Amino acid sequence: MKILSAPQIKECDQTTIRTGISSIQLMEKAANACASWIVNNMKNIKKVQVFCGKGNNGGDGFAVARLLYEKAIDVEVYIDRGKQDFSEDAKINYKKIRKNSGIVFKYFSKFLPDNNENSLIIDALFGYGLNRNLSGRVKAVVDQLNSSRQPKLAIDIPSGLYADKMTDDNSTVFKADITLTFQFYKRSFMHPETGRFCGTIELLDIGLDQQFIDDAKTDFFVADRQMIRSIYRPRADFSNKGTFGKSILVGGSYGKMGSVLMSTLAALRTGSGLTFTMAPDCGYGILQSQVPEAMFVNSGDNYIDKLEIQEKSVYGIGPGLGKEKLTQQALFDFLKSYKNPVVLDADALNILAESKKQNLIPENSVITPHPLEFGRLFGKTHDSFERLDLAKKKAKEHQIFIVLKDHHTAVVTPQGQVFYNITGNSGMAKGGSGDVLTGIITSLISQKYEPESACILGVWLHGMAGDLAAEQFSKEAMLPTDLIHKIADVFKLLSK
Ligand SMILES: NC(=O)C1=CN([C@@H]2O[C@H](COP(=O)(O)OP(=O)(O)OC[C@H]3O[C@@H](n4cnc5c(N)ncnc54)[C@H](OP(=O)(O)O)[C@@H]3O)[C@@H](O)[C@H]2O)[C@@H](O)CC1
Ligand SMILES: Nc1ncnc2c1ncn2[C@@H]1O[C@H](COP(=O)(O)OP(=O)(O)O)[C@@H](O)[C@H]1O
Ligand SMILES: [K+]
Repeated sequence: MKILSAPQIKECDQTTIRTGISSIQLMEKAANACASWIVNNMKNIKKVQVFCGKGNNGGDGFAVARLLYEKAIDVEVYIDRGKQDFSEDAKINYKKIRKNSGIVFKYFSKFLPDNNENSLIIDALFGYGLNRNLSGRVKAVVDQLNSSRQPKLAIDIPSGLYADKMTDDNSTVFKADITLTFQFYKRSFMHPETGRFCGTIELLDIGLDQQFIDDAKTDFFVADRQMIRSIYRPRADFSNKGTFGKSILVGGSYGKMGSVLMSTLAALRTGSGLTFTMAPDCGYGILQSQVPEAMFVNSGDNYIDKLEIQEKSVYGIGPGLGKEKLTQQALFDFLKSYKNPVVLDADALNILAESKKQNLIPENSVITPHPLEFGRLFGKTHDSFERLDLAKKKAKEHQIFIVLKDHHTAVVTPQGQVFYNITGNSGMAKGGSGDVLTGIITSLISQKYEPESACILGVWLHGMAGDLAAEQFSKEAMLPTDLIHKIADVFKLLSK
């Protein structure tokens, strides 16, 4: 699914209006979608306090307030004191709602929190039209709303958040529990500094012009089910183990055999035809007893000191590797003579960063850094938007795929496209989760998925396995090894 910028969404709204529906009808459709969602999904809500701005987001707010009032919910509407220079459609909806004697109207300064869980705060102050930080009376009221214990819902975008860029440090933003957003995810929903204001995001289809959406140019996408289904290839019946490639997971050192073990298991569970583990001898017994399906290649005593090249294989290198001098040399020697795409993670990336040998990464390879590893490799950045810009530049410069791991992991391609992932949860924030991802992506590439597809599908699979694991064990108790077991259920879901 495409992510459009605020100006593109505005253009899309206008194109939709030119091709049939009037702007006030479109606003009514948007408001109807919000009101129905609230009535169907928040059955305990008896009262709403709706905060309306002067633009079309405020117009949505007036219309939602009216529609909820018609559904027998108590409604209070809050507006700013002073000149009421509403947008045209906001004015129409303001006038309509003013006719309703049962609806209480107040200025922001008169707001008193109910602190009652049956009373919902609705933020319809600003949407994609925000063009400066909140200040004055509106900032004061949003600060007050944020400290209330009532449930909070934002229409389209939490007010104070820009659709496509960072907010300034310490600026005020409405902190929503739920954001009902129209038609498109916004980039700011995907980044940690800004996305934390959105709560749960619900996408409401308001029927914007499909031709415009199809033609719109963007570098940013959300990997949704439809995209994943178009990438996934069911396993062929007429096949043998050779059909599904050879994965070689390289890593492990004394005390850190668990990581390469998990990568190996994940590669197997993702469908790799033949799976090898290259690890030091101290891991031999552990690996052979824990993963009998994998073959062991002895690559040192307590750490890796040589890296054998095997043809027609896909290497996933890094988990638990360590940074011994001889390990470093083994990695350099390998990368100097191996020119096929590899998957590099963890200490393999740290070694390249510390020795400034990023140029050794073969073209079309995949690297899977978390933000710290990315910083070590390519330099520090001020925030995650800057980090993503730098990742786009580096992916192009080195012709590699960068899987920038985070709550919403971003797959960045050498062409500068960005695919945000929306599966996964904080139960995965535990040492070992990344090792599982390395195994999954290596396995998919060995099964002849193009690196881009392997990254997008792999990150989605990994997050989905995490969501299923959280459902069964809780975010607190789930383990990275549970992710590996849940891969099975994710494939079952995909093949339905
Ligand atoms: N047909 C459609 O288009 C549809 C649109 N829809 C809805 O419209 C929303 C976009 O509406 P919008 O373009 O009117 O902008 P909106 O976010 O309401 O801001 C309004 C104005 O506020 C001002 N302002 C900005 N920042 C400020 C600040 N910090 N403090 C104070 N004032 C500030 C600024 O005006 P200025 O003061 O700069 O003149 C700005 O123009 C969209 O998110 C969705 O909810 C849906 O109904 C579907 C159909
Ligand atoms: N809060 C979170 N929400 C979603 N996914 C997360 C979260 N925290 C971690 N993850 C995922 O778990 C993995 C952690 O990888 P990494 O930081 O390399 O840890 P490891 O030490 O296991 O290698 C990444 O794929 C990341 O996207
Ligand atoms: K809003």
